[in-house]
Amino acid sequence: MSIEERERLCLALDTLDRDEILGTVDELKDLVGYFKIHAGFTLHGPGLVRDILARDVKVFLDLKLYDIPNTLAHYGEAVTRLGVHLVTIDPSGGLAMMRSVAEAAARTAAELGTGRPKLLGVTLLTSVDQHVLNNEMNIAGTVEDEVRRRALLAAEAGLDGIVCAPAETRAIRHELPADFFYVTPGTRSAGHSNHDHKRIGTHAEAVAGGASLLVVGREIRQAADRRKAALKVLDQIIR
Ligand SMILES: O=c1ccn([C@@H]2O[C@H](COP(=O)(O)O)[C@@H](O)[C@H]2O)c(=O)[nH]1
Repeated sequence: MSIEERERLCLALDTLDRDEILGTVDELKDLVGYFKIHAGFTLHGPGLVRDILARDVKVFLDLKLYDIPNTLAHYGEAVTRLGVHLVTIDPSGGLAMMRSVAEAAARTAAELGTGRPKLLGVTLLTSVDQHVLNNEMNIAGTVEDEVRRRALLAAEAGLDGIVCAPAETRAIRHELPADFFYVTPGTRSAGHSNHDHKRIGTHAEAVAGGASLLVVGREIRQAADRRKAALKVLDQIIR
């Protein structure tokens, strides 16, 4: 498996078990380029991130940052110092908030002489559908319009890409920067459970729509044979 092929797939490590997290990275690092953590980071801290990075893979820190600009500037510096590769931000916090993380990350990277993480706006969670958007979040309009609006805001703020559902990339990419990075969770092999996602697609559909990176969790992590499950997903990505 080439690096380019591996780096189309991110495994979501949605478990709090530190040994399981590191064991899974060891088991799959020749097949999977990115590993995503969130709750595991909250429990085990930056030491866990460093232990994953030491395995020569990329780390996606899925923090979905949302706070006032001054606070997010500290996060921009912290995630850059930590050396992770992808970080998520909630665009509903507005332009100043997103710009503040982007500027702090760039400033820190320049000071350190390193790269900085790619910063990704989470447009609308893949568990949100039309009903939730209109009746629980009290946002009028269609899911597609809201995803587009947040994606444009993320680009205007200087973020590097977005997280969106598999079907949405194709519809909005012509309005976004040519080098924008598209991350799609909620992708599944045909016939696999949707779990708690409302806006899903197959791995192949996500790739055909222009996804840069597919985030897959339970389909691989909960499989009896994880390597076989990862290869099945990769086969659909690089076909
Ligand atoms: O809109 C979003 C944003 C992030 N996610 C994350 O992706 C994985 C999906 O895991 P599966 O087990 O393949 O369902 C998970 O870590 C989410 O936090 C998302 O699903 N939707």
